[in-house]
Amino acid sequence: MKKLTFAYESQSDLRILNTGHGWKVEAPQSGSRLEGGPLGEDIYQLEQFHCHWGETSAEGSEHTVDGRAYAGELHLVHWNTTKYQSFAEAAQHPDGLAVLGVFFDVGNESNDEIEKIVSTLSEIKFKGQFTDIPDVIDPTTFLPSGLGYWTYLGSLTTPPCNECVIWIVYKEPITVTEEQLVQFRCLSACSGEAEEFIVKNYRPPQPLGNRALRECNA
Ligand SMILES: COc1ccc(C[C@@]2(O)NC(=S)NC2=O)c(OC)c1
Ligand SMILES: [Zn+2]
Repeated sequence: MKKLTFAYESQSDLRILNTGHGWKVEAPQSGSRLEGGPLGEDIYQLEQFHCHWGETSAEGSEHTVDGRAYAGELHLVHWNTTKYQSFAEAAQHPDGLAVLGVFFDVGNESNDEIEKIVSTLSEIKFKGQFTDIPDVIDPTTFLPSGLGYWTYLGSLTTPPCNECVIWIVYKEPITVTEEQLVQFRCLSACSGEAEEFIVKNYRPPQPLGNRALRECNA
């Protein structure tokens, strides 16, 4: 495969919302480009990023590596702007979306970029609430230093589970603290006063079946 290349803008005042299933940052970036690697000749543009986690740090990722789960997984969602006119249209095609998956390992060092997300969560405790992230966010800073990855053709991980995702899962995790994950788990799935914490929002991996899994050791 050709080398995977990416270019992102740094943006402030990005909107973060509580979807009821977790937090999501809306980051449509017409100036961003993800291309190469398994993406053929097409250019993909960043649309949003969100995260999955578990009740304890022994689980939480949506992919496992030789059966091992990580404490969480960040999804940087891109859509094919070469072939399609909108994100919604792209999500109807096998080469419509490209999602970068980044595993979370728990360590003692707080992740400064994730902390910019955590610092807003008290303002979006309930489903439907949203706020703007005052800090400047550069999506590049969410990526691990080692850029080796696995890639395969897969799907969205929640219904409607469209088979429209070219998955690119980085082999090297990034580090977050247990406290940062504890803050994720304090989000409520409800819009009212009732508190039903979103303690886990990862979906179990499905059999690979006859899909080809490729890797790149950047
Ligand atoms: C176009 O409709 C959808 C529907 C759901 C999701 C969310 C998700 O299912 N997909 C991934 S990736 N992780 C998830 O939790 C989505 O994200 C791009 C797009
Ligand atoms: Zn996801």
